[in-house]
Amino acid sequence: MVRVGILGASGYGGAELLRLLKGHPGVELVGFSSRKYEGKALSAAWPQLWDERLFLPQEEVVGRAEVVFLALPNGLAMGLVPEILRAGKRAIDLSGDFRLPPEVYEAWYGIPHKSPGLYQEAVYGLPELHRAELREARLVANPGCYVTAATLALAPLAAEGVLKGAFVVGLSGVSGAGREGEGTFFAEVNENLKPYKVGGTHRHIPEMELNLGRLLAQGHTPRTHGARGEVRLSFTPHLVPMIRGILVTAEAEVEGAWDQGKLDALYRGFYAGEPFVRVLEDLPQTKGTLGSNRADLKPLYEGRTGRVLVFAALDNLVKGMAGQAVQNLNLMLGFPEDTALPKEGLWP
Ligand SMILES: NC(=O)C1=CN([C@@H]2O[C@H](COP(=O)(O)OP(=O)(O)OC[C@H]3O[C@@H](n4cnc5c(N)ncnc54)[C@H](OP(=O)(O)O)[C@@H]3O)[C@@H](O)[C@H]2O)C=CC1
Ligand SMILES: CC(=O)N[C@@H](CCC(=O)OP(=O)(O)O)C(=O)O
Repeated sequence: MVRVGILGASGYGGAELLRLLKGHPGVELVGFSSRKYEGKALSAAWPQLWDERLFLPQEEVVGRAEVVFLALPNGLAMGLVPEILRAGKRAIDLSGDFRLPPEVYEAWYGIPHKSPGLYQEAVYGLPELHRAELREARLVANPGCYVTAATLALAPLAAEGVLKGAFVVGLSGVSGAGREGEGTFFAEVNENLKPYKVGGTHRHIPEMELNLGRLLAQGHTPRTHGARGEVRLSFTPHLVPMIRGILVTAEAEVEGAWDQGKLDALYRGFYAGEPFVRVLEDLPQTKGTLGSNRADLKPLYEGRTGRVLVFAALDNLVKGMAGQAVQNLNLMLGFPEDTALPKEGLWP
């Protein structure tokens, strides 16, 4: 059994990690932290759990664990990971701290980086692209929900070398903003739809461009720190009145002559054998992925404009976050990749 700890276990990511890891046959959960709930039972923070074990201080969780999940706001993991790694442990960070080159991170997140040297150590945690590297990783930079959806949607076109650019529209449920999410009061979100962080300002843009740029330069299985090409994306996120789920529609500008058959063959070939990516005949919908670790995709050739549309749906807290982190843990520890991860979800 591998001893696993969770920092930030009173947040939405923490809750989803608890749900998944409690069912993992190779994992012993040895500690969970929260400032607010320290010394209180898990069930005090989480009414859905029947578990009276106590939240512990961060240091104690780290001390007990061999692998530490960090489900904390941006800017905290960078101060904790150096000590975790020095102690010979492995870390999976759910925040943005190690996903981007430090100078790019500082420019887009507005947070000075405390451990810039560790970026070179971090492996980007998208298993569909970085599986081999993840098996050896000590530090994983786990991608978030929008970026996972957009990258999976456009990766086959980028790896084929035909992606010139894309307009990406994202729709997210409110749990994407975390348990204390700003602007997610029921009275202001219900029966309402709103765009936010528009006009090229959302911090996920450089991460999407980096991922697709790596694929352009390196093809199907890029190295995190290998060569990258240039792709320009427009990204427009919206908040929608639902709890979970992300739907991304990417309108791609592509080189060459395409038709539906060629597009289907590209996507089916690229994702052949992937345990958690399904290329559909029909259009994906968020509810079809609810609670599962799946991303559902549909590429569509639009003959009138010569554009390629790709629709992607996933559960932001599972494939867009905690499920992906468990998938990475499985790779790092040599467990079957789908251990403790649901391929199917909840309906209705
Ligand atoms: N929600 C989503 O869909 C996704 C989120 N992410 C990323 O994952 C990370 C966690 O997100 P999420 O679970 O939604 O966030 P939440 O706000 O729901 O949870 C944050 C957790 O961090 C703890 N925390 C907050 N501030 C501090 C602090 N200063 N020191 C120590 N602990 C602190 C909180 O507990 P307490 O206050 O009790 O200490 C809580 O346990 C974030 O970096 C987020 O960007 C990534 C993908 C998707
Ligand atoms: C609805 C909402 O606010 N969503 C968040 C996305 C959360 C996420 O993907 O987290 P990471 O930033 O860790 O990737 C946002 O737009 O910033």
